[in-house]
Parts: sequence; C-alpha cells; structure tokens
Amino acid sequence: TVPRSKGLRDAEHQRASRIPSQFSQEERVAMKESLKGAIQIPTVSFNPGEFNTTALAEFGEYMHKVFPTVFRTSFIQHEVVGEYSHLFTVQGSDPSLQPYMLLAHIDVVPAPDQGWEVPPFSGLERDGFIYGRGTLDNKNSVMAILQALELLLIRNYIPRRSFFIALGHDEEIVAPGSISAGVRGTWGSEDLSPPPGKGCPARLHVDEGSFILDGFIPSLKKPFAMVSVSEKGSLDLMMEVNMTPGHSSAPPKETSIGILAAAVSRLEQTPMPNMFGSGPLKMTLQQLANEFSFPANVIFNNLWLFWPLVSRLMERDDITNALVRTTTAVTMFNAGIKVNVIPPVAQATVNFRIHPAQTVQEVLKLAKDIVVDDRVQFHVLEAFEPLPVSPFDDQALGYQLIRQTIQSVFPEINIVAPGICIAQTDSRHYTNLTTGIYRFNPLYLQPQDFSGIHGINERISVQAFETQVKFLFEFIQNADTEQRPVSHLHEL
Ligand SMILES: CCCCCCCC/C=C\CCCCCCCC(=O)N[C@@H](CCCCN)C(=O)O
Ligand SMILES: [Zn+2]
Ligand SMILES: [Zn+2]
Repeated sequence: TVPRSKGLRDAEHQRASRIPSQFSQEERVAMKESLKGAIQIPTVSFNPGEFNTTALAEFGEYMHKVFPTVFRTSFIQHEVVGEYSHLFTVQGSDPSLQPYMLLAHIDVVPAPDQGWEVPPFSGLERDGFIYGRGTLDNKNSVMAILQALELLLIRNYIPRRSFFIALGHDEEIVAPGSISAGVRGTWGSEDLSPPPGKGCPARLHVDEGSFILDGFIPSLKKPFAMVSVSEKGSLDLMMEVNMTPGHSSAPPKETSIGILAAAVSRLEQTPMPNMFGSGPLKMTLQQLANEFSFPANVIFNNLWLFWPLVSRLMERDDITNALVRTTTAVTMFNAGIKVNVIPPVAQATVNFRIHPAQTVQEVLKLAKDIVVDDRVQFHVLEAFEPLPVSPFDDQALGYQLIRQTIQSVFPEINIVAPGICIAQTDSRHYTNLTTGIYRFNPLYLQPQDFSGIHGINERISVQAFETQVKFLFEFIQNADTEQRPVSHLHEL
C-alpha cells in the first residue's frame, strides 16, 4: 500500500479528533462570571516591588477554584514562579513536536474611581459589557487561555504538541519580568537546550499586543487583524534639576521647577523624527492597500510616490503617529516641598516608545540635544531596544497558526497583516528563546476602546470574551499540527 503523505494523515488526524468549539449556555454564563470574579481581585502593580500581594495570592487561589480540571490533570504541571507568577506545562503526546507558549499577565495598572461609569474593580456587566481594569489588559487573556484549556480538558482533550502558559504578575512595571526570569532560570537563560524533563523551550510565543483593528485608519472601512511581529522599544528617562533651597521671598531668576519645566516643554514641542517607511508599518499598509476606497487605494499602492503625504497624514492621530516615530510622553513631574521654600530638586519622568528604526542611545542623544541645558541631569530608569521582526512568511508556523485560527473564528475578516505593537509586552523577555514572537488578542478594538487601556471605563463585551475563549479553544487544537517550525533569518 502507498503510505499516506504525512500531511494528509495530519489533516485527517486533525479532523477526526477535532473538538467543536461549541459551549453550552451554562458554560457561557460560567465563563463570563469567572472573568467578573477575576476583575474583582485588585491585582494592581504600582512600582517595582510594590504589588498588592494579598490580591495576587488571592488570584492564585481563584484560578484553582474556577479551573479545577486544569489543576488536577496529570499531564499538566503547575509551578508558582517569583511568588505570584504561574507557569503551566501542558505535556503533549508527541514529544517530537516543539512546544509553544501562551503569555498573559495577571497584574493591572492602578485605576482611580474618578471618571469610571462603574467602580473599576466591580466587574459589573452593563449593556452586554463587563467593565473593569484588566478586561482588555490583560485578565481577559489570562482567563480566556485557562477557560479554553478547562473546556478542552472537560471534553477529554489530550494535546499532541506540548505548550506552556506563562502568567506574569509584574508585566506592568519596570521589572526583569519574574515569570520570564523564572522560565529562563528553569530552562537556562542562554542555553536553548533545556534541562532533562523540562521539554524544549517554546519556539513561539503568543502574547497581548494587537487586535482586530476597527476604525483606526480613515478611509479603511473594514476591520483587519494585525498580528504584531515586533514591538517598539522603550526608554524611561528621569530628568532632575538640583538647586540650593532658600527663602522664596528672594527667589533666583529660575528655580529647579522652572528650569525643568522649560526642558520638558522643549521635549514636548520637538517631536522625534518621522521614520515612516523604515519598519513594519509600510508592510502593513501595503497588505491593506486594496482594502481602501479610491483614491486611498491608489495612494497606498504607490507609497514610493505618496509616502511623504501618508507620513504626514499619520502624524495627525495620536495612535497612528505612534507608528511613524518615537513618541515622547512626559508622565511624571515631582517638585517642591513648601509654598515659601525655593525647591531644592525637581524631577520629571519621560516615557519614550522607540521606533524600530532607532536605538535607545540615539533617542537619548536626541533628547539631550533638545534639552540642551547642563543643569538638567539625565537618569535612565529602564530601557529596551525595539524587538526584532518575527518571521511571518508561509513557513512561519506561529504566524500561520494565528492566521489560520483568525480565519476560522472570524470568517468575516479577510485581511491578516503583520504589524508592530506600539506598547511593550512581556514577550520582550523571551527574545533569547525564540524568533517566533507574535502579539495578538482575538478581539475587535476600536479607537475609543483603546482609550480604556490604562484609562477609564476599560471594558470587554461578553460576546467578545466568549469569542476570545473560542479562539484559544481552536488555536490549541490547530497547534496540534505536525508541521514543524522552520528556523528563519529575517530582514525587513
Ligand atoms: C496601521 C494600523 C493602526 C494600528 C493601530 C494600533 C492600535 C493599538 C493596538 C494595540 C496596542 C497594544 C496595547 C495593549 C498592550 C499593552 C501592554 C502594556 O500595557 N504594556 C506595558 C508594559 C510596561 C512594562 C514596564 N515598562 C506598557 O507598554 O506600558
Ligand atoms: Zn498588558
Ligand atoms: Zn498594560
């Protein structure tokens, strides 16, 4: 008999053992209530070492409560890393298939009540939406990943391809990333060959960091899925001015506050150079070109000619501006001790998000050339270079698995394009483990929803969360393909 080709057997196997992503009404109610319960636990991380440890510990217990099957399944190992992060190793039946990793984070940024329609840690449901800090960033992913696994296990699913679930508790702060530090510690930070029994380090990661984008580009009426194959770098720069304190009845010409305020103002008034055309954005727009209406489709199909116009148009909106340049955000200003005392010190912190065509050092030098005042001291608090571009061609297993799952769960979406994440994710800690790092949240996002991330009235629709669970339910099964990742060397 002629042996079946591996591919055919693989496809047949996939079809034969496929578990349909249909959930009972009871399961659908339970999953939304589980998300609400997660939102109600205030796992806020403030600054390095400043976490709500009570809430983080409570969240660990909560996961055991709502996902009992995950925790009692023999082929799933659960480890607590760095006291409050969680690493699940799901052992597949075919050890020859290289594993992958699903990343999400438990911690959230603070959320003062002011401006919220409902209390930010209430998890209240209104008009089909669940409100709360973390509903988009990023407890939705924590809960959707574990929920999908729980539902698969209840249906007697056994994975062929091993995978890891890494749930960090310090993603939102300046930190080495305990879960990734813990994982590197377990797997060996430089050595890609793992210790015995730990399984190969994951060859692809899927994390937060992009969405199905709807309404972000004028004249692009249709939503499209952008899978972030890279992410901007970051530079947290603290600027400081020190002066001799004194009586405010005889003030100097300039105080430390005045000097620093002028420096900060110069930074804000002098945007970093527009780098349109160097980085993934041009690729994203070229893939979208035919989705635009006339005359935009002509413009985006001829960027060689129209790029100056496009780069100027993209500057107009805060979000698309973040795609064409290194952004400058003055986020903290602390100074003064008393109304009648000349302030001895003034400090301001600037958060730069670095375009892939620039480096930390280049941005630091540009900032100094803009401030141009020797009385202002520069202190780098944290810095990360822009990440390399992950492969996204037909051979890129991770990208193709995401694309395949998008097309099955969101059949109405006909464009999946690679792009760049304008924010940072924990995936930046894993660049020494894999080149296949992808950032995608299977949710529709409109500009007004983006303002909820780290802002007020962050919310997710019940339907969107259920679809996110469905996506992961499908993705985990799609990953059971026998296809093997191909090592890539990729230049944009
Ligand atoms: C051409 C199409 C237009 C693209 C429009 C992009 C719209 C924005 C989409 C996604 C942005 C990702 C936001 C969600 C992830 C945020 C993760 C986060 O908050 N990370 C923190 C990490 C902080 C680490 C300590 N420094 C952050 O970036 O601040
Ligand atoms: Zn996040
Ligand atoms: Zn965040």
